[in-house]
Amino acid sequence: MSAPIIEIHDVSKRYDAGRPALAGLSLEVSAGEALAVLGPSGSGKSTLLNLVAGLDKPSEGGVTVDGVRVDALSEAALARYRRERIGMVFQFFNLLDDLTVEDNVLLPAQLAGMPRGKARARTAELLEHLGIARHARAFPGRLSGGERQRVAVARALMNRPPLLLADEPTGALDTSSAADVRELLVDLNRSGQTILLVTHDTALAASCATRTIELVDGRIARDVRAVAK
Ligand SMILES: Nc1ncnc2c1ncn2[C@@H]1O[C@H](COP(=O)(O)OP(=O)(O)OP(=O)(O)O)[C@@H](O)[C@H]1O
Repeated sequence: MSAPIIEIHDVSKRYDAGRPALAGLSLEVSAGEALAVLGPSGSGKSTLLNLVAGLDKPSEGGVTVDGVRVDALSEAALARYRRERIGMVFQFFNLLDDLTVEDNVLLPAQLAGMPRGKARARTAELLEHLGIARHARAFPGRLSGGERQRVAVARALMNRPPLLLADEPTGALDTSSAADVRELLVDLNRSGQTILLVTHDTALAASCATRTIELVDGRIARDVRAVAK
């Protein structure tokens, strides 16, 4: 088994005086895993994803990703962490509608200061690899949901993050687009990409995940590794 890329140690998260959103949760995720986080509404899935993404901090405990102690980073270091170590994909794609597909994908490289020629070459490579090269000059509004999610994945992978985080990536898609995105995530994981996926889509978890955890009341109630496919 590879070294852990995510190490969550005894993490609790309280937003208010009520029941904690996460309650003493510990989890290690190895490089190369595709981990699906399932669980009922309010069980803490998005909270867990947000802590790993450095979008929020735990009330107690530590979150380490790719050797970086995320919960201890300054704002400037967090911005860099999010640019370099993680890529994020969201339910509603979060693409900029007034930029072309290729300019959306280029954006993280520009923010990271990648030289222009290198960034253009990386964009072309990603668009080709993800099967959307023919849409490079199109605007996202002209694409199907599945194609838009492919663009969002390309953008997330621009800076070669060791970890891809996905929050309900099929949640806004029709059946055929959802199947398309499932296939894409399976291919990415097979080529070595570590993925952490929050979803209600059990078909996505079943087809894509090499491991599934189920959260109940902020704790891991089930942790199952898939039989190798
Ligand atoms: N910013 C916040 N302020 C206060 N409470 C919050 C906040 N975010 C989440 N919570 C609470 O924390 C608990 C866990 O929420 P979380 O969004 O992590 O659950 P979830 O499993 O992702 O739910 P869903 O499947 O509905 O998206 C819930 O009780 C929720 O109301």
